[in-house]
Amino acid sequence: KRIAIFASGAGSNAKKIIEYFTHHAAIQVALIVCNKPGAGVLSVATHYGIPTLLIEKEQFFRGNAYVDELKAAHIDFIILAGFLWKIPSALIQAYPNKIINIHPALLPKYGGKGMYGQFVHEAVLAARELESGITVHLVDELYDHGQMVFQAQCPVLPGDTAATLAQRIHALEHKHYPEVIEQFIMQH
Ligand SMILES: N[C@@H]1O[C@H](COP(=O)(O)O)[C@@H](O)[C@H]1O
Repeated sequence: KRIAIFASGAGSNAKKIIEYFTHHAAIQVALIVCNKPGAGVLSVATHYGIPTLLIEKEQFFRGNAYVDELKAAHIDFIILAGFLWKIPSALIQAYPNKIINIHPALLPKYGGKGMYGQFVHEAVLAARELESGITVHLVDELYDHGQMVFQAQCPVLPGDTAATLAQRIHALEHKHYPEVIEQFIMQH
């Protein structure tokens, strides 16, 4: 099975996913799709020799949503890892139940439009939550909304800042996301 990773940022999750599947018998990271020129994930892709596709807003939202390009690359599953654009229905229809996302909080709380990166952790801290975590879910037409696939928790510690909480969440993502992707794909 060939997967495409969609990312807009540093690409620390993409790096872990690429490393995890490097010698995998059945699953291969075949493409990195990015909507931000200069994003760190593009250097990660170059480092591991993974082809990249830099996408434009016009074609993504008002064109074919790059479905033709993904099908031409024989992509079977789409993995969102810090991708900040909403997924258009054309892409969801082309990949039914084959698109998953990771969110750095325990959905359904602290999700939705504008809830990404440090904003999520600031909201968790402001609400004085004692725990936070990660959520992997199927992607549907709404932000951070689809059927849940996996969750893992971690404590929010006294004195935590958005940065220290983000670090703990990243560690949880890097530990679990590659294995969750593997189980999800092997079951489908
Ligand atoms: N959706 C969120 O965006 C962040 C991306 O980080 P990276 O993988 O680019 O380092 C991750 O925390 C992920 O949960």
